[in-house]
Order: sequence, then C-alpha cells, then structure tokens
Amino acid sequence: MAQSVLLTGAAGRVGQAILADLADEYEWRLLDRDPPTEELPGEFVVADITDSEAVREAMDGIDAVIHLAGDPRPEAPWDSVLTNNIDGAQTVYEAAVDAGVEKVAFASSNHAVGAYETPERVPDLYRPHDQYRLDGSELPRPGNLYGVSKAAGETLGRYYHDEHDLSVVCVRIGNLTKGHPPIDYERGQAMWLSYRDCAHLFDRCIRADYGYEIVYGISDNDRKYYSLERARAVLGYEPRDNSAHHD
Ligand SMILES: NC(=O)C1=CN([C@@H]2O[C@H](COP(=O)(O)OP(=O)(O)OC[C@H]3O[C@@H](n4cnc5c(N)ncnc54)[C@H](O)[C@@H]3O)[C@@H](O)[C@H]2O)C=CC1
Ligand SMILES: O=C1O[C@H](COP(=O)(O)O)[C@@H](O)[C@H](O)[C@H]1O
Repeated sequence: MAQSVLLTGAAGRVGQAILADLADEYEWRLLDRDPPTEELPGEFVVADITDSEAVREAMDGIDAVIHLAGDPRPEAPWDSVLTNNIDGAQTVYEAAVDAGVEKVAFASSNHAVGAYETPERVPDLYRPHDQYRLDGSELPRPGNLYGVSKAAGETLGRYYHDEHDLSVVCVRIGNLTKGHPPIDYERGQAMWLSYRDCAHLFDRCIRADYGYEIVYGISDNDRKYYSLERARAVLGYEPRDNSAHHD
C-alpha cells in the first residue's frame, strides 16, 4: 500500500515540482493556508501551520511529512519568519511526534549558510574551477533573518530526533527554477535545482532510512559549491540535471 504523505505548503513552487512527478506515488494530504487554484491529487486541507489543532488533525494516519510551508523570502522580516517558519516548524514537528509519524523532510535553505559566501570567496566560489565545498557538517552561518529561521528549523529537527526519535532530513534547497537555470545569475546557476531533481530528491527523503541528516538540494551543477555526497550516500539521490548543460 502507498505511504500516506502530508505535504505542507503544497500550493507553492516546491510543492508543485514535487506533485508534478510524484502525484501517483503516494496517498497525498495537501495542506496550505491558500486554497488551490487548480486540481491537485489527494485531500486538500486549508489551514495555517501555526494552528496546532488543525495541524494535529492533518497528521492523522500520516506516515511521512514534507514540510515546505513558510515565508520563502530571503528579505522576510523577523515577525513573519518567527511565526511562519520557526513557530510553524515547531508546530509541525510536535504534531508529527504526537501522531507517531515516522519521518519529516524539512525545507531548509541555502540561506542558512549564506554568510560563508564572503567577499574573499565570491565570485570564484560560483565557478567550476573553485574547489571550496560545504557538505552539511559545517555550522549554520545565515546571512539574513530568513536564514536564521531555517537554521532554527534544522535545530528543532535535531531536538525532535534526539528526544523523540523522529527521523528528520533537512534539505538545504538551492534555487528551484522551472525549465532552465537562472539566467545571468552565477549564484543561482551554482545552486540550481531543477524541477525533476527536486521531485526525485523529496521522493528519496520519503523512501530512505536515516536518523537526522542535513543535505544540500541542488542539481549536479559544474558550478556547485555544495557537496552532494551526503544526499547520494544516505538518500540515494541521483540528480540528472546540471546548469552547465543549458545556454
Ligand atoms: N523555491 C526555492 O528555490 C527555495 C525554497 N525554499 C523553501 O521551500 C519552501 C517552499 O518554498 P516555495 O515553494 O518556493 O515558496 P512558495 O511561497 O511558492 O510556497 C510556500 C507555500 O507555503 C504556504 N504558506 C506560507 N506560510 C504558511 C502558513 N503559515 N501556513 C500554511 N501555509 C503557509 C503559502 O501559501 C505557499 O503556498 C519554503 O519553506 C522555502 O523557504 C528553500 C530554498 C529555496
Ligand atoms: O531560500 C531561498 O533561496 C532561493 C535562492 O536565493 P537567492 O537569494 O539567490 O534568490 C530563493 O530564490 C528562494 O525564494 C528562497 O526561498
């Protein structure tokens, strides 16, 4: 029988990339505070992730959660990331534990480590010859409050794994862009995540076995400065795209 998966933030871009390829793979329960504008697979719950009662109800019978809902803006103000990203993530992890959910994949971000991109390192960092790599074992180093909120979501995941045995994978997503890598944007090309690699990566997050992990969510770009080794080894991630293969 197919696993039951709760997808928060289902109406957004990452949610759409996941559902485009995985609609038939799982029993989906989709949650977003905005109702869908098109037909989506599965049951749709209109709720805010900070509403603990609603989130608790949405967890009923769920095997795994992909938690995407939140404010995705790198320039988002503190009150928004505190509510939507930090409080929201805590509400989701807590409800997952209470409902006996096995695993949570958390949408973290490149901005949790954005301050490693120092003036001495860029722009060479974004170019194929540069050998510098972040591999997920480094400390968070956010360059904005949005990044701080993502680092907090990762730490909450660590807590819920250590104290409650929840399996948690934090995916530091790069730059999801549909169809082609960002144009005239070296940073975006270094961390491009294609739609099909995004779907495949979250599919692996649902199927693989792990305890607590931090991985990078990018395609296999020649320009990359994020290692894909952990995602390959632990999740079995096999990206098919590379921003260098586009003009
Ligand atoms: N798109 C990208 O390249 C990247 C995205 N991410 C993360 O992935 C996640 C999804 O991002 P996108 O799909 O790009 O954003 P999006 O804005 O397209 O989708 C986010 C969805 O979450 C919903 N949402 C926001 N706050 C909510 C709340 N309090 N309760 C219920 N629903 C809420 C919104 O209505 C929206 O449909 C975010 O957590 C973002 O930080 C991380 C790195 C890169
Ligand atoms: O976390 C995110 O990162 C991507 C890439 O960041 P950018 O500052 O290079 O644009 C961003 O596009 C996305 O909206 C955000 O959620």
